[in-house]
Amino acid sequence: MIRNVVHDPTQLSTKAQPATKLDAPVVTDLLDTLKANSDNCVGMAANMIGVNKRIIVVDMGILPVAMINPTITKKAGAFQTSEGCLSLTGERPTTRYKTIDVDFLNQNFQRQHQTFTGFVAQIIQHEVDHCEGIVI
Ligand SMILES: CSCC[C@H](NC=O)C(=O)O
Repeated sequence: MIRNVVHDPTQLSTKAQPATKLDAPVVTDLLDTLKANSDNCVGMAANMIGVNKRIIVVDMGILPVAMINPTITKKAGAFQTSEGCLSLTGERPTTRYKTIDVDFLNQNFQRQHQTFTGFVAQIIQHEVDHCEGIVI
């Protein structure tokens, strides 16, 4: 189900709680909402649809991928950039890392550990920040 996008700074600055299998419907809603906004959005976190759980979805080129309880365990290659966000207007400067290692559960709640680079890594960092209540 496509959900409304949250713009309220207080809601967006709340740290998300770990997700469980009971949150599977949220994963589907987040994927649906990202697809509905794919013209101007490449990733979303559950708090952007009003759900305070650690779930993100990331456009990886072909299909959006869901990551549940993502944690960045390693980062390398800091660079300065600026980003926008569906929940905000305009762009803001931020520091990102070129390569990251991420622990997460996939949509079937199977544990994964993967390395990401480039723009996909940048999107994951933006969305994991949302899970921490950090908005660019
Ligand atoms: C380059 S990272 C930008 C991610 C952003 N998504 C919002 O959470 C978006 O504009 O899709």
